[in-house]
Amino acid sequence: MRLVMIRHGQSEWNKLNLFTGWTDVDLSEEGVAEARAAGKLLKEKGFAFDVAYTSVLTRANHTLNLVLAEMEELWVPVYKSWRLNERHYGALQGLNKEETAEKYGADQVHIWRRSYDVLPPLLEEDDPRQSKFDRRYQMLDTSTLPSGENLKVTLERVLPYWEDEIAPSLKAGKEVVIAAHGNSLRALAKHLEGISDDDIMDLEIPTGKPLVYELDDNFKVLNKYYL
Ligand SMILES: O=C(O)[C@H](O)COP(=O)(O)O
Repeated sequence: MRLVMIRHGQSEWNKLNLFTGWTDVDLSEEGVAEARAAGKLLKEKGFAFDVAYTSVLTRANHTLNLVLAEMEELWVPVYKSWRLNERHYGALQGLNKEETAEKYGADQVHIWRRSYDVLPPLLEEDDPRQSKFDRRYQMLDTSTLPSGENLKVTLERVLPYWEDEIAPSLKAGKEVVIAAHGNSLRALAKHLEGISDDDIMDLEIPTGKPLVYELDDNFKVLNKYYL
C-alpha cells in the first residue's frame, strides 16, 4: 500500500512567522510554487491518486488542488474533514513566534510548539476567533470544538478519521494522498511509525514536500522517503 502525505506549501503566516493553527490563511506566492512543484514531481515519478483527503483549511485545500491540477487529476474524489486540521494553537494564534520566545523564553515556546502533552494557552470562551462562530464547523457539536490543542489531543481527533476513512481506502487498494498540516501529519506519522512521546519532539515535516509511506497489509511501515 502506498500513501503520500503533503504538508501545505508556505502560507502567508508561515512567511510572517506567526502561530497559525486553525486560522484560515492562504498560501503565499512561494507556497503556491511549492505546491505546483510537488504536483509536477509526483506526476514525473508516476504517482496516480485514486482518492484525496484534506482538512477544512484553505491552505491545505489549495495545495491539494494545485497538486492535482499539475497531475491532471482534478477529477479525483476529495474528502475534507476538520479532523485533519492543523493543531489548534489556542491564544497563541496570530502571535509572532520569535516575539513570543523573547517574551516567555525560548524554552517555554519550544514546549508549547513541540511537547506532546502540554497545552498552549487556551482561547477565551467568547473570543471571536472561537470556531463555534465559524460557519464551516456548524454541523459539528460546537461544544466539543477545541480552544487549544497539544499533539496528543490532535492525534486523538485525527485517529478516528484515519481508522474509519483513510486506512480502509488503502486496504481497498487505492493510492491515497493526504494534504494537511505540520502537526496533524506529525500526529499521523507518530501513529504509523510508533514514534515515542519524547522522540516526536524532533520530527519536523517541511512544507510542500511529498512524503511517501510504503506499508504492508497490517500498516507496518516498510519504507518512508521524501520525493
Ligand atoms: O500552526 C502553525 O503555526 C504552523 O503551521 C505549525 O507551527 P509549529 O511548527 O510552530 O508547530
